[in-house]
Amino acid sequence: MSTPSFTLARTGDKIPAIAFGSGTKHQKKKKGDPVLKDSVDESLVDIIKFALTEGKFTHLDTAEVYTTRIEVGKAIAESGVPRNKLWITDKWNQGWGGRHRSTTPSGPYESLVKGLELMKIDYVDLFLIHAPFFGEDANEVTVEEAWRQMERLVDEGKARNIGVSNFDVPVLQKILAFCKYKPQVNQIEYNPYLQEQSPGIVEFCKRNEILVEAFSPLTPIVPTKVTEGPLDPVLKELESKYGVTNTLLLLRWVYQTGILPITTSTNKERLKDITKVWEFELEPSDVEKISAAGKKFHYRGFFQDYFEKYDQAR
Ligand SMILES: NC(=O)C1=CN([C@@H]2O[C@H](COP(=O)(O)OP(=O)(O)OC[C@H]3O[C@@H](n4cnc5c(N)ncnc54)[C@H](OP(=O)(O)O)[C@@H]3O)[C@@H](O)[C@H]2O)C=CC1
Ligand SMILES: O=C1Nc2ccccc2C1=O
Repeated sequence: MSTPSFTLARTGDKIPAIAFGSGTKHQKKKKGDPVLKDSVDESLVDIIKFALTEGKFTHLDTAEVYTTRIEVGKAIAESGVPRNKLWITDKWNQGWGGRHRSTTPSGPYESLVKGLELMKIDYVDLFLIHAPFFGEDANEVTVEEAWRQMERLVDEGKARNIGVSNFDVPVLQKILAFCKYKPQVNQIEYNPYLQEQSPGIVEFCKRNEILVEAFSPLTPIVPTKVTEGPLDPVLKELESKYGVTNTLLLLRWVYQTGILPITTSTNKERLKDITKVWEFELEPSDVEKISAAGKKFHYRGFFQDYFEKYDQAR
């Protein structure tokens, strides 16, 4: 079965309903390795090609900060898959806090121009602002200036769609008040153990026709994150009922809640298993069972400092 899609409101573009991420584990490996960090990681090129061919992914997620744009570009070229059959998402790294400064402090325009060169492509399907951090600490552009640059990328055909990532309601409202083109997507951390990255965000995005994408959809089964939780017995029961892995149950749950999962792996068996995600459907009562069990536990893996204000109010 071919991959289903979500339709983006402004352009009507169809975005493939699951993505392969080139951040997290791949990014960590590359940055942590003195040789790989400034070169091409051929093992990453190989796994992305596998994801595109055997894994049947048609949607890749990258970002300036991952330093994996070069591998994404090489894998696309070597995969033999025509560019117009693929969806490529990239992000501007505007830096976060004092810890991590942007490599393109002038803003998203310069970032994507460099990204297109590295990926050896003419346009991306979607370009995102990676996080809602603006001001002296992170970069030199305001949210207004950054969004104007995003809109210029659309006008010049370099980005077909634009959006944001890790944005909470107040920052989104700020953009909606002045924008020419609305954000089409908000990519956030989302799984049964974090159903609201920030208060009301999913509902707000749905109401404003902003597609929500979920990074870290598999958190409940990644032992380095959660060793034991209230979802475990529910997943066990549903694994037997549907005859699928817990990975598939979680990806399917994300999709059936109207959200686009972004997952990744270095494991080819896991990638092949993921192709089966479109071959079954959870009954609505089982979607609810996963949601209800998930709400009994809270786990946040990213940007704890920024979201601390919300966690403290829980
Ligand atoms: N916008 C943003 O701020 C962010 C965006 N992202 C994007 O989302 C993508 C996916 O994020 P990520 O958190 O990795 O997503 P997932 O929740 O899909 O986790 C994937 C990771 O989980 C591991 N895993 C899966 N199942 C198991 C298991 N049963 N036992 C042990 N390990 C397991 C995989 O390891 P293995 O390799 O062994 O399969 C892989 O490293 C990123 O690559 C990036 O593109 C991510 C974070 C932040
Ligand atoms: O993939 C990612 N890994 C990260 C680690 C820290 C901050 C953002 C990210 C990503 O987007």
